[in-house]
Amino acid sequence: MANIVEVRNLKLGEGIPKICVPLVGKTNEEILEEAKFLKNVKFDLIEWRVDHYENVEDLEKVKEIVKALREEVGETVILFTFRSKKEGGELEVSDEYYAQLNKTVAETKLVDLVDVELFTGDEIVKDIVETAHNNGVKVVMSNHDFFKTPAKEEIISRLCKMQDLGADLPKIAVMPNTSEDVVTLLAATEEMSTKHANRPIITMSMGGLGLVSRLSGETFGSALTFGAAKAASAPGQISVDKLATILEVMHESK
Ligand SMILES: O=C1C[C@@](O)(C(=O)O)C[C@@H](O)[C@@H]1O
Repeated sequence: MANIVEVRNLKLGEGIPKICVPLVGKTNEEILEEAKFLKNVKFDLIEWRVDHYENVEDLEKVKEIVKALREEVGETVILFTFRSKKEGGELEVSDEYYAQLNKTVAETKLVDLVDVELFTGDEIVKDIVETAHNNGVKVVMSNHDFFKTPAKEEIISRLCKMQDLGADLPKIAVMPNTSEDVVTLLAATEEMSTKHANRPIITMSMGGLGLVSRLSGETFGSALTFGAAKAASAPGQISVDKLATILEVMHESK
């Protein structure tokens, strides 16, 4: 397995894949209520999907709610994600604002990880990565295909490019149309994690057909998996309770 990445108390790339719960509230109240709800849920880290937030285009309001969220969740690891519409998110903003948003939030040092979409363009990606790293924030670099599963070589090449651009955790989510597509994603994960990666990677095949990929990270080499608490943020996510139980069963059987 690739090297381990440590974020606060979490060691990604070792043992049971870590469980990430997305927060998809629209208002300050909804976001903080979702965060409170997590007090009784077993998981490892939170993803705040800021593209769902009604004030996402107001940097001051984003900074205020990040602060409130950090106060609410204490030491829990926070991943900050603006998912663009073209990659399955709620809205599109200019590349300039996308960079400004991610850099401003990284500079607060209130989040532990930021998600940077690979296809934003190399220069912008490098700029965000540099600011994040200068502020002690790690980068999940991502790519999503909500319609199909690219060939194994293409999946590996995108993950390698993320690694070259400085991603701490390269991530890809693809949609299967056949069970063979699921096998393609799993084979790409296995090859990337054993032959090319020198850091943990995150992969998933979405939808019901791809569910096995969200459960078998320890077998094939994916370090993190997303599970739903109050609401899912992508097709195929199951409840975090069921996910935790299945991951434990997989771990014990190894
Ligand atoms: O990139 C991902 C993965 C994801 O799309 C999934 O399929 O679980 C869910 C998103 O919230 C997250 O940003």
